[in-house]
Amino acid sequence: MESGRTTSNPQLRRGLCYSNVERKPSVIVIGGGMAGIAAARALHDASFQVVLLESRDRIGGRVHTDYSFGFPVDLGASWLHGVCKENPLAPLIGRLGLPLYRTSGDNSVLYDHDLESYALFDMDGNQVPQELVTKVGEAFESILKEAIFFTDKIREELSSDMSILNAFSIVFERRPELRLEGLAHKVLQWYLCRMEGWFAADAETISLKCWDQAMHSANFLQNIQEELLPGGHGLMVRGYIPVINTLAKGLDIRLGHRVTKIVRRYNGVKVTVEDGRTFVADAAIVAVPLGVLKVKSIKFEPKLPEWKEAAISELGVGIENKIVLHFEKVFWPNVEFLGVVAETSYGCSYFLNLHKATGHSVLVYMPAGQLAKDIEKMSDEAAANFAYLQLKRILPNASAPIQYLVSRWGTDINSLGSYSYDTVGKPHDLYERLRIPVDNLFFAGEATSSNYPGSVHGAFSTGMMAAEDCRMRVLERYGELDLFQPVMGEEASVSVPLLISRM
Ligand SMILES: Cc1cc2nc3c(=O)[nH]c(=O)nc-3n(C[C@H](O)[C@H](O)[C@H](O)COP(=O)(O)OP(=O)(O)OC[C@H]3O[C@@H](n4cnc5c(N)ncnc54)[C@H](O)[C@@H]3O)c2cc1C
Repeated sequence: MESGRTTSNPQLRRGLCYSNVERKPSVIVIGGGMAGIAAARALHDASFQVVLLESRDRIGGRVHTDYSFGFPVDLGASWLHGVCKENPLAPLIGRLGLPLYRTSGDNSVLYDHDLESYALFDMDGNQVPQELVTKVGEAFESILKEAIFFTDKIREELSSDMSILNAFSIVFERRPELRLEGLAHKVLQWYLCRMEGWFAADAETISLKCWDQAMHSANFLQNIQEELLPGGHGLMVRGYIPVINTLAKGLDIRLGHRVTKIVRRYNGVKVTVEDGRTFVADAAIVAVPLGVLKVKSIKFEPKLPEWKEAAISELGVGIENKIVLHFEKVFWPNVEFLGVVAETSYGCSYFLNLHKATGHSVLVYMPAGQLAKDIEKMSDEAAANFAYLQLKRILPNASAPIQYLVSRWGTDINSLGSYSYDTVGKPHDLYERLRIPVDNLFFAGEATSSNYPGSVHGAFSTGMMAAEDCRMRVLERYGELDLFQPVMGEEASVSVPLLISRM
């Protein structure tokens, strides 16, 4: 499918003629994250000629398992959200025998860890009494309930959406008794900080509307516009990358191929990469992150329709990072999460204790939103030191880390953000608009998933969906709809129980 350096249209036609003679439909997949790899796998298994172009020198995208400590550590995704057989990734994870460590049996997006697994401290290193942690957790739920209760009224009055932060202020004005003071206020800010981590964005930019039907749901604290699968949240103990590597086996993947231009004509596509080489095929699947589409570093010819461009610009993309600290030995309490409470959510922080799940003496500091942006301006060393200083506040005798890793999902030109979220005043159907194909261009990736945005299983589902849409469209032209074989093969559809533990 590589067509040489020429960019003229006859070349494009020649490439397509070739594949017609061979009667092998062809597709170019752009982006080798979960969505792109899933799409490429499905179409390869359906006898398509598939080339996957990936800008980085590795596959996986926002799934990035690092082995430099001598054991796997995920710098991107690490949880399977929805540890259940309905999760589209469950058959594969089960088949690979990959163990999961369940951090919460609750489906709530607020509590991907059970409350009793937290140890929170104030800035002076005093541990917050556990009863207060639980009490404020319940108060946080009540405030959200109130916010949701007022939503309809607020809408009547203001006829618009508002941010979570704005809704909180309104609730406090109307129900002053829900206001918290002193340490309880700081713990509340910590819960807000955790919520901001879930959306990778600050509370003043997160839409209240995405919670508004929650009152009518069985589990009211779930974000109802997304579909939260049952089974709680499970950490991938051996890292996420084995899932990607399994799907990628045998595919034609070209690393270091940054796509800069996509030309579409009625009978095919021509894709140009940074060094000028071009590739032609019947169709393309665009599976690059929303952040990359936003900066328009890929030129589309003809331009994408206005509704698609609007969806790209209006959907939010947030930042969450990981600063992984490896210590000689464990000196912290035996809990899953260590937290620092503060006056504002910006000042709060938390560490995931990987020792519980993996046995390695590792803490993962996870800043989100503005804090994550600010930390990305620092060098790796300064960022690691910043995280270490937070730890020293709560555990003054903390020893210095022996190794560290720092992610930069916000400024990395291959991602330009961590994952998508609903911003204030924008409709949830932006995800669907982002997914809808344009001629022979198909779109996949977490930000095209209406049901499971911002997740690995969401990215996987959209990859499969784009592959199926593409297959139907291309084969319509070839008149061979029966060419298709089941996407994952029989093996993967066999249900293997997930290996779940909690220590
Ligand atoms: C810190 C962090 C924590 C997370 N935690 C979780 C979690 O615990 N559980 C969960 O389910 N999800 C989590 N997520 C979200 C999850 O990682 C993503 O939703 C998912 O991996 C996105 O997959 P994707 O295929 O849509 O995009 P990506 O994985 O970003 O893949 C896109 C690919 O396109 C490539 N690319 C970019 N530009 C070009 C170009 N011009 N030409 C060619 N290739 C290009 C990129 O290099 C990349 O490989 C987390 C994300 C982050 C950042």
